[in-house]
Order: sequence, then C-alpha cells, then structure tokens
Amino acid sequence: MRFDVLTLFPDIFHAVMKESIIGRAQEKNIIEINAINIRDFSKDKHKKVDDYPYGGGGGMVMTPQPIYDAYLSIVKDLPHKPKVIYLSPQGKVLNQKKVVELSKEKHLILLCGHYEGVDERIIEEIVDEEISIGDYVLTGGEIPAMVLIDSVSRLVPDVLPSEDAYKNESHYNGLLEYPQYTRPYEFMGRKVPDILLSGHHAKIEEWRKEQSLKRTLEKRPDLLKKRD
Ligand SMILES: CN1CCN(C(=O)c2nonc2N)CC1
Repeated sequence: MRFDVLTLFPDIFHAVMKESIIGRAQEKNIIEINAINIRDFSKDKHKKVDDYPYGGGGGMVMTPQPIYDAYLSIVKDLPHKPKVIYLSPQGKVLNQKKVVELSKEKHLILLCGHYEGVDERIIEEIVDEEISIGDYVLTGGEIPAMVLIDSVSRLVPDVLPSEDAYKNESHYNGLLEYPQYTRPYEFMGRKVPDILLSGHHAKIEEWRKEQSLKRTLEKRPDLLKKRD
C-alpha cells in the first residue's frame, strides 16, 4: 500500500514513520510512504505557499497552485486517480470501520493543511473525502495524517505478524480489549488472575470475552449500542 502525503513539513514524517512497525513495514516494502513538500512546487520567487484570505479575517490560507502542481506530480503518470483525503476538522471522524475500509485501498493521497487551511477550490478540484481525527483543533494535518497511516497500515496484510495481533484489540471487534498481564506474577501486591496461568485455553478465551464486555459496558457503553 502506497501513501503519498502532501505537506509543508515532510521531515515530521521522515522522523516518525521510520520507527517501529511502520518503519519495518516500509523496509519490507509492504507499505510505501512518500512525503512531498508542497513548497517545492511554488512558482513564487520566494516560494510562498500561503496568502491573506479574500474578505479579510485573521490567519493565512494555503494557495492552490503549489498544492495542485504537487498533486499533479503524483498522478500525472498514473492509470487511475487515487483517493485523495484532506485531513480536516470538518471531516467525518475517523473510526475503525473507516480504517478497515481505507486499508483495502492500494494508494492514498493525504493532503495536510496548515494555517487556516487550503483554498476551497483545491478541495473542490482534487479532494474525494475529508477526514477528522476528532472534534478539536490542531495546528496542521500532519499528526492526523500519521494517525491515519498508522491505523490503516496495521491492517495491511503482513504488516503485523498475524491477524491475531489486531483482532482482539480495542475497537476492532466493536469492544474494548481485555486486560493484559505479563511477568512478574506479583507486582505491588497485585497478582495475575489465576485463570491466565491455568493453561485452559477455552476458559481463558471465555474470561477474556467477559472482561472485554465488562470494561466496554463500564468505559464505553456507547460502543455496545453500535454493535450489529
Ligand atoms: C488546517 N488544519 C486545521 C486543523 N486540523 C485539525 O484540527 C484536524 N485535522 O484532522 N482532524 C482534525 N481535528 C488540520 C487541518
């Protein structure tokens, strides 16, 4: 799976996306993440990429030309136009159902806005979908883009060692994950539940399902209403 990220801050992606599971998936060529610097496509002699908003108001707006030309540099030789996602607080909030849907794509272009956002005509011309990572305002779209890349990449075949690595995780099955324990057996006077040391796999699985339901009811009862 290929991610092309249109951003003013490509170094952020180089720093974060080379680590851990995502970094190893890139080394194994299972996923490809390209951070394209929008500023490289500015035709302004000072490489400007933003300007004052028509109609006045505070802040700056990202101008359309550099973004459009950066986009063209990706798609000009492609047989099919990949889905373009603009990370924005106006988008539908990302959830695991959308993550699963996006993990089926072969190629995504992620547009990261900054300042007051991008000129509306760019959204009209190239954006297929706006996605938010939550109802709060961030500085730019880079962190939301990394959240999307991380969550989607985990579901790409062979990125994780096995499907079991995510099938019991919170939200994958509409529930919160059961409690996890590892060594030592006792810590601060608190012991590991004996069922987990019984070696009885059927009973362990049953206990884990009970725990998932119990903590979902306690912490996120709203999730239970959404279950099919
Ligand atoms: C222009 N810029 C404004 C701030 N921003 C967000 O608050 C955001 N993006 O995705 N989920 C969010 N929440 C990113 C885009």
